[in-house]
Amino acid sequence: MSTPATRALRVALHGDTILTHPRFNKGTAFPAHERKAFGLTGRLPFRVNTLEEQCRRAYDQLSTRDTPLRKNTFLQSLKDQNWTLYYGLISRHLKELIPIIYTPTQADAIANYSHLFRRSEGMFLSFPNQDNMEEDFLEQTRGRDIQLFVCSDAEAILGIGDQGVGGIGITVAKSAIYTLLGGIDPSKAVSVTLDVGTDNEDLLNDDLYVGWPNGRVRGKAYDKFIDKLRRAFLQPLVRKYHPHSLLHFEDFGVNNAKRLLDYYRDQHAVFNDDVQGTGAVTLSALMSAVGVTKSRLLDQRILVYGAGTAGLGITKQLRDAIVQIDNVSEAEANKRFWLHDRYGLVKQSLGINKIRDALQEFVRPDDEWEGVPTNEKGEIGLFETVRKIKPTVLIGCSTQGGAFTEKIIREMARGVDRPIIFPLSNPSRLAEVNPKDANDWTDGKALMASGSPFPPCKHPHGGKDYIVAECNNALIYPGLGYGAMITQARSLSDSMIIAGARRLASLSPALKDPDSALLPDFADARMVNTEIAIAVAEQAIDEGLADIPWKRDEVRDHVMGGMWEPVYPELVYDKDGLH
Ligand SMILES: NC(=O)c1ccc[n+]([C@@H]2O[C@H](COP(=O)([O-])OP(=O)(O)OC[C@H]3O[C@@H](n4cnc5c(N)ncnc54)[C@H](O)[C@@H]3O)[C@@H](O)[C@H]2O)c1
Ligand SMILES: O=C(O)C[C@H](O)C(=O)O
Ligand SMILES: [Mg+2]
Repeated sequence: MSTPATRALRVALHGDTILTHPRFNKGTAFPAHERKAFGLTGRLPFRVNTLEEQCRRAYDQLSTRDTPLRKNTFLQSLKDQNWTLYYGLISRHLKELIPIIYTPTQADAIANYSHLFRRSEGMFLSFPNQDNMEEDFLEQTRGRDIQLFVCSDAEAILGIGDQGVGGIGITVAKSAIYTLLGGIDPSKAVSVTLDVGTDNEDLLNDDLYVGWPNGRVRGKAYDKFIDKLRRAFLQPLVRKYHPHSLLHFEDFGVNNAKRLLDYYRDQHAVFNDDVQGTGAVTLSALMSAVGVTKSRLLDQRILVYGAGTAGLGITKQLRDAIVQIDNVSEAEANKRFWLHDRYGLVKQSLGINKIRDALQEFVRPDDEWEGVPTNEKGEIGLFETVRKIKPTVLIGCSTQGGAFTEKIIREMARGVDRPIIFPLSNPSRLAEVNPKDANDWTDGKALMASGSPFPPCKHPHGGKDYIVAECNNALIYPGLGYGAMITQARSLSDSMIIAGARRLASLSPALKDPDSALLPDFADARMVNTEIAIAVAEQAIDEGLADIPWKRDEVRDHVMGGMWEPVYPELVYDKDGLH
């Protein structure tokens, strides 16, 4: 791989066709000789701008948009016009603009997809067109070197549920983050949405809805569709033409996320962000927090509220790390976890009908709960569990905004000196507790990390503000994915993920100063993901999963040298070139 800055691109487009092609368009930054070669001299105003000047102008235009959603729409249009300018602008204002193109604002853009629609981006594999799936796939990928597929069926978008075809919005946002933070060349990434209908009544009743207006396909018909996808897409096409690509699954429903991951894991480099990315970033934040409390992972009593895709992914990742780092058996490590779902504590007497198979190893025995008050259905509420087990760690991934009430947080703070509290549900309004409140209710003692960005908290007794770490999988997945891609890894193993999480934890500001944030700032996210990619690539080589001719001590050079950057490449007209 080489960066655009170092290699001229040969392009077969001319006139308007190059000006409307977001990959090659430079707008007013086309230099005079390229204007001449591509027939643009009379199509552009005289003055040639630098990318820096274009970014300044675009930032001024953006600033006139008065709501986050309007800014999001503006940036989407900019991306449709000129990738280099889009990524160049966001890179220059990373911390300010990531929340606009990603969580929380992208949730609103997704929910309003059909109304904001201007121009399509990505690949739509729709249930009614399934017989044409192979051709639809080839149309967009033929002859291309694809390194990344980001794929969603939109059943569980962020915490806002089934969003039908609007789910394309999460795959393009995740892809853009791969480019910004992981250096993936955007021309080598494809966002895919599987439109299998929706059960979202608002969408179904909306005559402007642009997806397939049908109830969500489930059961055998869904499995058949996925099977077709597998036969048409993964086996002959992806493996044949893009054998080293990474297949990233995002925001599938709880019943499909883990199943798909397990199914594909041995066949290709696959990654489920909600399970593995979330597990990894939460592990890093927790490693950092136990560094502050000077304890071990094994010493924690961990309460996970919301035992869905993310909740179980986090639990297993933390459990596996305890086994690996503190050297105990899985059964021993499992005892450190208490899971809650909509039916309260996950305990034996709920019966197997309520508890998903995947949760079985974390079911708590009934005799532990004798004498603890229950509701009329025999369920144990969050407050009762907190009072009984005195958790050191409380993690929220329930989509229930405000579920960590004052009473619950104060009870937790009574049982432990430095409560570790991670409200991870997105977007911001679904956070289980506003970190500012948790800070006040714990007298500034809580160690916190949240799924979406929140402002720093004032210390109740003066002193330094507490920076709430953003514990979002975007802080780690671009590096995990890029580390796998650059080494052409045959799979993305658990040890590669743990290596990435450990590297992330080692970069935490709290390591040096216990009053600082538990994770690095998003302003540094590109550097952080580069380091993560290096750790992952080294681990892939150590494990024998890499398929590259170079050695471990060359990893850093390859990782850094292979990263795409938003810089205009030199363009040369060639009738047989790219188009
Ligand atoms: N910070 C991150 O990086 C990150 C990553 C992934 C997911 N998330 C967030 O986590 C949330 C969950 O995502 P998911 O993909 O796991 O969704 P999911 O639907 O698979 O899981 C949500 C779980 O919460 C449970 N739940 C619902 N109401 C509850 C209640 N009152 N009490 C306890 N549990 C309840 C549901 O039954 C379900 O099991 C979302 O808001 C998502 O944005 C954050
Ligand atoms: O998309 C995010 O912001 C993180 C995560 O994947 C989620 O589903 O919330
Ligand atoms: Mg997600």
